[in-house]
Amino acid sequence: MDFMAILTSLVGMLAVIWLSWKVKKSRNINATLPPGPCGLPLVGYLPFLGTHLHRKFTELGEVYGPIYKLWLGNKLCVVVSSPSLVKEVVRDNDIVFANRDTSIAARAITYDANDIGWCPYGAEWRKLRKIFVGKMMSNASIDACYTLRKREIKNTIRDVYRNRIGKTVDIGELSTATSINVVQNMLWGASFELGQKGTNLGVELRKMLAELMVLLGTPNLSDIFPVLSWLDIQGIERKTKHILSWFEKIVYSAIEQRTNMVNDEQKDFLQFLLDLKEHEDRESSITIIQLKALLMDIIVGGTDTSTTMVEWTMAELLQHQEIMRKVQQELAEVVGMFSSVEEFHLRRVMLNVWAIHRDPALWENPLEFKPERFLDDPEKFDYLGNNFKYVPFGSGRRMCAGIPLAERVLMFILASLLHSFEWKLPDGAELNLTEKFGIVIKKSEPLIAIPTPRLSNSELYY
Ligand code: HEM
Repeated sequence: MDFMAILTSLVGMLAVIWLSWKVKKSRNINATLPPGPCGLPLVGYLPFLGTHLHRKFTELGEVYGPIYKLWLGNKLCVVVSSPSLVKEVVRDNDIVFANRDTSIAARAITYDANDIGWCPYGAEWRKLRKIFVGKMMSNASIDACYTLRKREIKNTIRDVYRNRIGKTVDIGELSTATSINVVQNMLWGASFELGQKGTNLGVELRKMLAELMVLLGTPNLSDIFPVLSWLDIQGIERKTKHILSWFEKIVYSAIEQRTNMVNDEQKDFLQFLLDLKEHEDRESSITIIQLKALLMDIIVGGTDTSTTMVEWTMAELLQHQEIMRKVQQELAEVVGMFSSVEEFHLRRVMLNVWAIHRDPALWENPLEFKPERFLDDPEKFDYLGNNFKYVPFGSGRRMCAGIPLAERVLMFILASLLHSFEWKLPDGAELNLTEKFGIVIKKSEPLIAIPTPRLSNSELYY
């Protein structure tokens, strides 16, 4: 027993010494680095991060300035939080910074970075992005599926009208369900029987996506200490792969049904990608892995982002009834009723957009919900990555590839909810506008509100 205890302690000590040596070696960088907090040996600043990374990074920016470094284990992170530095990163040195630090979870869900979001910058990424932005996200292609979006949003409005008037509604859930249906329709059409018989694919997909977003946003020890990655201590890799295998079944089922179709006149994204798979020209042909990874990008990139924005906007509008009324009034009128360092640091650079968007030196009363600030100065409302004070979709080579779809789905859901119903909080309920950290910064509590019809003609709800 004693011998076993001594042996275990010895092995443990040797492991710690070896790990410390590895970390020390990897931190030997002959480059001028910006200032930053010291942290502890081995783990660096990791124990002090807390759960709200975006807030911690902003606090550190106030102490160390708009560019600082910190060590997370043996990973060097450089955080920048001023528009001019964002411009240096994403515009002036865009090629140097055009790679993302791909986490283990991101690798697992994207077939080892075979998608657009995590694919290393180079010919394959260029090809995928060209297909996606140039073809799938073209105005013509997005316009062509307008009826699908319209039908799904109509379904949501009808469901609220029929079943939820005067009752509580979880706004995040409502918009997620709507956007998942819209995306599914665009991907493979509504006519497909996917998933197990008797199960609601939308509900399952929503559950899987919610889990995936948590996994993608959770700091993973395996990423910070790659030598320990084989242990998968938090089980993040295992759980992500489980979600991927569920998703695989759905995609295979969709591809199978599509291949068996006599009439392949379908003009949805799946058919478009299947055609590219068969394409003889290498310049525009894609592999089955890339096809699946692209579908994953659309599902992951295209749902939680837009619906989180719907939920936050609705929460602010409920808090500021006068602005809610202005929006609804407008709807009534129009509708009718983001120093040189070494190259290997660079892709770790983090743009603290959260801090920039809240910097009082850049924005008047930044925390005040004042949407009209964007009306006075159209330059301020440029969200296409040209104004480095305001980069909600990022900027430069790797900026969001789905803006055209995001613009439409987000606006369509929000405007339909606001135009069709009056919204109020349940009696005695207090609005909680606090956030929780993740790959997308969501509300810490779901937004629950009660609708009452607003339109005079009940037929408009059907
Ligand atoms: C309100 C909605 C959305 C927001 C706020 C948003 C935001 C972002 C941001 C901040 C990035 C990283 C940009 C950078 O690193 O500079 C990004 C990348 C990306 N987004 Fe979005 N996004 C939204 C909707 C969508 C939609 C609807 C899709 C797809 C249908 C999509 C697909 C992508 C893809 C594929 C990338 C990776 C681009 C690349 O690495 O080349 N996003 N998005």
